[in-house]
Amino acid sequence: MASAQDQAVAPANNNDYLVQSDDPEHPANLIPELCRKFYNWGWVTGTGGGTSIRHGDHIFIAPSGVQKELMKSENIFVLQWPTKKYPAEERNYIRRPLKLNPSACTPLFLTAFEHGAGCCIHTHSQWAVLVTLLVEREKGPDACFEISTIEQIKGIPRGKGKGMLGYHDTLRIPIIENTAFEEDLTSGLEAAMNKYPDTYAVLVRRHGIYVWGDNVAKAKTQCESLDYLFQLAVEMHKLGLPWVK
Ligand SMILES: CSC[C@@H](O)[C@@H](O)C(=O)COP(=O)(O)O
Ligand SMILES: [Zn+2]
Repeated sequence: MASAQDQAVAPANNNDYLVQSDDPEHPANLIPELCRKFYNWGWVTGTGGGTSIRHGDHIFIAPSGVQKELMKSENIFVLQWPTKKYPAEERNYIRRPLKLNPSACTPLFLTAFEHGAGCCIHTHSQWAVLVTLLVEREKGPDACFEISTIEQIKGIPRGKGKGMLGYHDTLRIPIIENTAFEEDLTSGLEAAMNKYPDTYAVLVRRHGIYVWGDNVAKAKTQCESLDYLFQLAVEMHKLGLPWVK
């Protein structure tokens, strides 16, 4: 039950209907369901990481600093799309749960949606972090993780409308440097997307990865394929095997 003080700050109409649905595919149900899976895969533990979905002219966003695996549909924020990325003000939200703040990843998710994504996933997967450390000698705008001649590369698109990468192609994922605050990664993400317009993911050094897709299924399977490849690369490195031919 909300206190009198909560009532005072609650919007007159909080559009709760936007997150209420019996459909398991509704974004307000899917985000908690996906985050439970991602938690079990080590992608969103300790409140890190998250996911966001664009559905028609609405963006569904998780709250900040919560146990992502325990999230419920009523905890989800909603933005009208398109929306202003800056300033990220409370009034930009057409639905905001009491006593919660929207994810610090919001401007990064919005950057992926500006790029045409339907879903964006942010993980703190240790495999993603490790590959950024293995290529740490490379800094600056050209830093990339590269891998070739591994079957799972075929799970990553060549670019929008260009089909999937082939077995003999080289997959390149740009790496940007981490910043003290999540939202300050936004300009680095934008720059990497401009430099690599066909990419569907950007690694963040010593932090994790942002992966997006045209829809939820594509974002999820692309993120799974990348995580598989990162783990493989780390294990190959341990065995002294080069992962780029
Ligand atoms: C373990 S804290 C991690 C956060 O600083 C951030 O990197 C993150 O991924 C999640 O931010 P959040 O605002 O909780 O959605
Ligand atoms: Zn993060």
